[in-house]
Amino acid sequence: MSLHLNAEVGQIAPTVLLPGDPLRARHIAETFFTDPVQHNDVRGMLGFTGTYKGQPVSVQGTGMGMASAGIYIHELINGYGCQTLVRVGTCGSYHENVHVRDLILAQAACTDSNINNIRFGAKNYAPIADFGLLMRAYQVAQARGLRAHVGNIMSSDTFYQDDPTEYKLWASFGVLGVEMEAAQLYTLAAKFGVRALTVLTVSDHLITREETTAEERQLTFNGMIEVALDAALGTA
Ligand SMILES: O=P(O)(O)O[C@H]1O[C@H](CO)[C@@H](O)[C@H]1O
Ligand SMILES: O=c1cc[nH]c(=O)[nH]1
Repeated sequence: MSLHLNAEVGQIAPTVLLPGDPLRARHIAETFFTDPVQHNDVRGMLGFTGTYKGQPVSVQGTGMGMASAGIYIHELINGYGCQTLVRVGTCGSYHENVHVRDLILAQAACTDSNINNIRFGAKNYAPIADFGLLMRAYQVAQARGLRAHVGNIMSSDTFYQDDPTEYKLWASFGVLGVEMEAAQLYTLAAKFGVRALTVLTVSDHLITREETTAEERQLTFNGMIEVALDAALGTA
């Protein structure tokens, strides 16, 4: 047990998928896991453990934003010994050629968050993905014929920006899209010596304004989940 997770030690698998949405966690468990058991219900932040292609695996909702996700990531690593953490999330696209429903494999994550400023002061840390996980995820996506972009993303503390054109600066430096957790996942994974990757599905587009529904975000981004599971567990 830890402060925000009421699973017993040993009940959570070494490999964990991390969606922001706890209902996406339930969808993943019900759709992809064999014999899923709910391991957490504290604050409604659902978590489940089962097997996928015979391998033990868990999924744990993290909530939205780095302050929330950091709590679950910290407790999964330090309270339960989790070693491989793969975020499966949604994002907004910054580029014309990164379309709604495409995948982004986040090689690195910029951030506007103050959390790493608290850690590093005036110096900037570059949060990056585990290379082995990233390479495998790209290979799995290619084999499945999915459109997957590999590159830099923005992890923001805010969903609604005061300046709606701010994304253009980041886009001009090659940043592909925006979400709200990866920079913290990568930083904590590095701090505690575990592996991490973020796999995203583009749910909306900052240029075209195209967007998906809440139901679609929760229930239908299954390509991303299969890429994450096969990359994390080596089951492709
Ligand atoms: O779909 P999830 O995983 O929640 O990810 C994205 O969606 C939320 C905002 O709607 C933020 O958590 C952002 O990172
Ligand atoms: O954080 C997010 C997630 C999806 N779409 C966005 O624009 N931002």
